[in-house]
Amino acid sequence: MKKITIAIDGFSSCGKSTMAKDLAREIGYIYIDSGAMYRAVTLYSIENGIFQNDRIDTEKLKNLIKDIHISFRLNPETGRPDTYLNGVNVENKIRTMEVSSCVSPIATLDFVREAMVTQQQEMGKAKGIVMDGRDIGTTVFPDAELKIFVTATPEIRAQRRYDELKAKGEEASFDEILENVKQRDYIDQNREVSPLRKASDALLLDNSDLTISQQKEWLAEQFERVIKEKN
Ligand SMILES: Nc1ncnc2c1ncn2[C@@H]1O[C@H](COP(=O)(O)OP(=O)(O)OP(=O)(O)O)[C@@H](O)[C@H]1O
Ligand SMILES: Nc1ccn([C@@H]2O[C@H](COP(=O)(O)O)[C@@H](O)[C@H]2O)c(=O)n1
Repeated sequence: MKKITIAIDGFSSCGKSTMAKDLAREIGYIYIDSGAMYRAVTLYSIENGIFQNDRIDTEKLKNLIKDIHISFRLNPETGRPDTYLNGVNVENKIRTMEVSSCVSPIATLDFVREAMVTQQQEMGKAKGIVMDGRDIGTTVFPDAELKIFVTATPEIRAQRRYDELKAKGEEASFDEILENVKQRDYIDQNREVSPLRKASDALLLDNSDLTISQQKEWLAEQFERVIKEKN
C-alpha cells in the first residue's frame, strides 16, 4: 500500500500532537513533533547564553546553528519519541514554561527555520510520516496528501495544559499559561517567515467540544478516506 504524508498544523496546545502520535502509532507511520525541534534550539540558546534578558544574540546563534543536532528516539516506557539535543535526552527540559516563553521569538528567525525545515523535509522524504507544527502543510510538505488545521478557544487550550501539568504534579498558573498561549499564537501568526496559516487545502477541525477519542476517530476516518483514494 502506498504511504502518504500527513501534516497537522494549528494553534498551540490544541491537541495536535495527541492526535498525531496516536494516528502514527496505529498506522505504523513515523511521528515527528516539529515544535520539539524549535524548543530544542531554544533550550540550546538559553543554556549557551544566546537568549539572555529577553535578547537573542542572533549572530552567535547563526554561527552555532550547524552545531545543533536534533533527533528523536522511541522511549520504550512511554511508547513515544523523546527529543535529543546533541545526543542528550531533553524531552522534559524543553517542556518547561521558561522554554515555552522563549520559543516563539527563536522560531521567527529565518536561518533557524531554514535549518529546521531542511531536517524535517529529509525526515519525510520517504513519506509514511505524520508531522505536527505550524507550517507543515504550507511550507514543509506543501504536497502532503492529508492536511489538518486544528483549533480550539484559547481558554480551553490553556485549561487542557493546566490540567496536564497538575496531573504531573507540577506547579502551574492558569493565567500564566493562558497568557503564554495567546502570546505564542500572536507571534506565530504575525511573523514574516512561514506564519501560522491554514493551508487552503487543509481540513479545519475545531476540537473545543470534542473528546480525545472523538477527535482520534475523526482523524482515522480522514486517513481511511485519503488512503483509499490514493491506492
Ligand atoms: N479533545 C481534547 N479534549 C481534552 N483534552 C485534550 C484534547 N486533545 C488534547 N488534549 C490534551 O490537551 C493537552 C495539549 O495537547 P497536545 O500536547 O496534544 O497539544 P499540541 O497542539 O500538540 O500542543 P503544542 O502546540 O504546545 O505542542 C494535552 O494534555 C492533551 O492530553
Ligand atoms: N512547525 C513549527 C512548530 C513549532 N513552531 C514554534 O515552536 C513553538 C513550540 O511549538 P509547540 O508545538 O511545542 O507548541 C510554537 O509556539 C512556534 O513558535 C514553529 O514555528 N513551527
